[in-house]
Amino acid sequence: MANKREDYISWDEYFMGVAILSGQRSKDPNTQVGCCIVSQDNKILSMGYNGLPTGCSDEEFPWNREGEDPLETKYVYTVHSELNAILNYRGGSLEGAKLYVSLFPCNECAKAIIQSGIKEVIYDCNKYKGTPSVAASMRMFDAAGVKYHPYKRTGRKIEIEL
Ligand SMILES: O=c1ccn([C@H]2C[C@H](O)[C@@H](COP(=O)(O)O)O2)c(=O)[nH]1
Ligand SMILES: [Zn+2]
Repeated sequence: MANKREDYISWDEYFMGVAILSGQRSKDPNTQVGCCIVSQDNKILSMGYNGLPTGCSDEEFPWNREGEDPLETKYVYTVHSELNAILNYRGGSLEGAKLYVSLFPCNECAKAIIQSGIKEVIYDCNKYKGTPSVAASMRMFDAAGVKYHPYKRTGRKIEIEL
């Protein structure tokens, strides 16, 4: 009888891997963010990445970070990965779910995460740590009882030929 394969990926590697892969759909030239929402019994419920709302062309809307006119920057148009994942969910409730995301959630996403009933956030990068947005997210998560912790990278490399 053959032995069980032992080098399979862990749940955390699987869900953060799906989040990072989802982020590869993003057209943002600077920061690609991906998100994967998972039930308490480890079923994937939804995914998302940062992008423009439906009907807003990736070719016609700006991807600039800066500009004299805020209307010429991406910030006023982009839907964040976490919000997209929450809005993409076609089931009932996200109460008690876990959210894997490649970037620590901003304050607006934190509000949506809390209001949707998600109870745990596992994040990879936190490159905006120390900004008012991230500080506000942490304050709201703490007050609302949403747990958050960094994903522990394992160093495993997965090559996928597409
Ligand atoms: O909670 C978050 C925060 C940010 N994003 C997206 C929004 C933008 O498309 C990029 C950030 O761009 P920068 O050039 O790094 O400012 O990330 C998100 O999806 N979720
Ligand atoms: Zn956000």
